[in-house]
Amino acid sequence: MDYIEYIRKLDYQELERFASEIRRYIINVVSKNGGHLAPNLGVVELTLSLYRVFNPYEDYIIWDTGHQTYVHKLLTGRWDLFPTIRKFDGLSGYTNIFESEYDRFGAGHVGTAIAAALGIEKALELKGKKANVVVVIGDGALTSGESLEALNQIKTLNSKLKIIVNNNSMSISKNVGALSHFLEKLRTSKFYLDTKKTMKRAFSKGFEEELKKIRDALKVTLTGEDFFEGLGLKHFGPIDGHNFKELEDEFRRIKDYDYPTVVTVNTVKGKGFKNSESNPEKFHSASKFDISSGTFLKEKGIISYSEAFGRTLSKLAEKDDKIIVITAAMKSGTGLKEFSEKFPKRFFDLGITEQMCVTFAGGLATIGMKPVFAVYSTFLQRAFDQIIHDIALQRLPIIFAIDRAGVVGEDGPTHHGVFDIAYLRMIPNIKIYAPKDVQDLMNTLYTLLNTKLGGPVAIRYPRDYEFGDFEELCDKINMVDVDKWKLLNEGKDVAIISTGFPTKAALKVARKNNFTLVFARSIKPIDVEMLKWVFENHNVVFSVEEGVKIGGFGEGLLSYGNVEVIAIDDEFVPHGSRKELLKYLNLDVEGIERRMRKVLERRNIYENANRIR
Ligand SMILES: Cc1ncc(C[n+]2csc(CCOP(=O)(O)OP(=O)(O)O)c2C)c(N)n1
Ligand SMILES: CC(=O)[C@@H](O)[C@H](O)COP(=O)(O)O
Ligand SMILES: [Mg+2]
Repeated sequence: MDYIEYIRKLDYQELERFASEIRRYIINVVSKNGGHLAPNLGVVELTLSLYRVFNPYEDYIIWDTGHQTYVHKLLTGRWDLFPTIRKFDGLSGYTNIFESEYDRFGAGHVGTAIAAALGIEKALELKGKKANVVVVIGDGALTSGESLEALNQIKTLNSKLKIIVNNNSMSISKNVGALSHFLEKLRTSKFYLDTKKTMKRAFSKGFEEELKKIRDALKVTLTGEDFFEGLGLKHFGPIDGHNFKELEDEFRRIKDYDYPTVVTVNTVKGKGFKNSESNPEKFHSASKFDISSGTFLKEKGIISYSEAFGRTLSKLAEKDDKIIVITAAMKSGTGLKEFSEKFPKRFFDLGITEQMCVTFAGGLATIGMKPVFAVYSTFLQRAFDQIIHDIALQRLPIIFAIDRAGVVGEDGPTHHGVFDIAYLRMIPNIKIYAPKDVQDLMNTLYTLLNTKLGGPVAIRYPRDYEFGDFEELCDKINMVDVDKWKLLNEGKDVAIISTGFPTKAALKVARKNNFTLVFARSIKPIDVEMLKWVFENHNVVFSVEEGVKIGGFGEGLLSYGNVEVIAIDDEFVPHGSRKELLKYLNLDVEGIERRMRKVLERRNIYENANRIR
């Protein structure tokens, strides 16, 4: 069924009914698969209206981040496949150019849409092809560095881009920064909205352009300088993002404008499901939940690495007022809610500005503070130059708390944290640690915050959890010799050197097969003394890590001796559950064993090959 044709035939009442059906479908699927519930429920009317006016098959609609494209997917040929979303081999949770040609530009990271759209528009122009180019971007994404860089070029590029700003006053948490204040003022100026309605009633249709002039003048008066107009774009709105008529009228109005245009659309994040409306932060990226109660279906008695990290930091900060914590709009994901509430003056959510966060931390460090930047591995990629130029070169003592290291699961290739070992290891002056479990993460953090650091350090840990109780783990916190590797199992002939969280799986393999297992918390520096012992006492040495092979930990050991590297091969890892992906990558217990066996067979070490049969 062609849903684009279908929605164009509906009247507003029928559209309302269809919107409800879509919401029910999304809630139902996300409750089973997990996913970005609140962002998608907020854009149902926006997407339907946009696709009644613009044509996703002919025009170029670019969605920023892509986490809010479930309705887009449903309308562009993926209705029946929708229950597979975020599942292994199923639909992606983001736009993906390999999934559909109508996902015009793939995403997952914030802030790429305007730049990509400008490129697309220019290419279409150079080819003499006529099509509308439209960006849909959230108020959070709009504040990211790349969006602002692109906005700054719109006028100079003679663009006619149409930008729809989905203004819900939320990033994942509350949106922050001056631009968000401008948008918030627009959004909440009740007087403005009321006046707009009154004026609309007062003027007849023929006065529409006059009405708009007054409305825009009023908007500037009420909100101060108009940010968008200052950049050379025409700014319309705010309009009600859940009112079909208002949305459609405005989209039709701007469609043929010959200049770059922004329409701000007020939406309610999580609209239509009371739990997500009242708590859009929790339902931004929801795990499986029970629809009737709105509660998440999580195992009891577990503690995630992120929670352990955040709560440990809160404890340590009670006694150390130099600890400062920074996040790039990922407060809840990185477990920092408690810290932000307890120490508001020492907590900085700087929005989606990973580059700035790194350099800001650098500034803090030069004045003697102990900055901790808690960031997802995949998002820290954005600040590669800042890590080198601002931090490592100047040996600034910053702790990079790298959450979501390794495979993250259902978010897939845009979000896996598999590159950090490779992109950090090459940088001089930096130390990199990968704890093996939650307790070890707490110990490492405790140690590093009580040690005089000679430069930046990174601690990488996964999107995972263990059974355990925080207070009990806290009682056992102790200083560890972070740079020393540890012998966890002494075996014969074959040794495994494992770094980070795969150590648990590697230890099982080692115990079962009487192999030596050395735990390398420190990826850099290498414990050369222990490495020497391993080489001297074993015939075959394996390394295990959850990161890419090229440039990774194991590859770093090769300059010291012969090592069989078990890591992620040269490919982007797809999406699926963490368990499925570790199996797919041969990084679970069975997979590690299988890979070892292959190598041992190849190297004719029959005895060992038999042993792991
Ligand atoms: C570079 C980068 N940093 C952080 C994130 C995590 N992230 C995903 S969506 C989001 C908030 C986006 O807010 P907004 O654009 O307003 O969209 P909404 O969910 O409110 O519709 C954040 C911080 C990301 N995807 N990319
Ligand atoms: C779109 C995006 O980047 C985030 O919403 C991300 O999906 C959150 O991931 P977690 O669920 O691991 O916090
Ligand atoms: Mg938002």
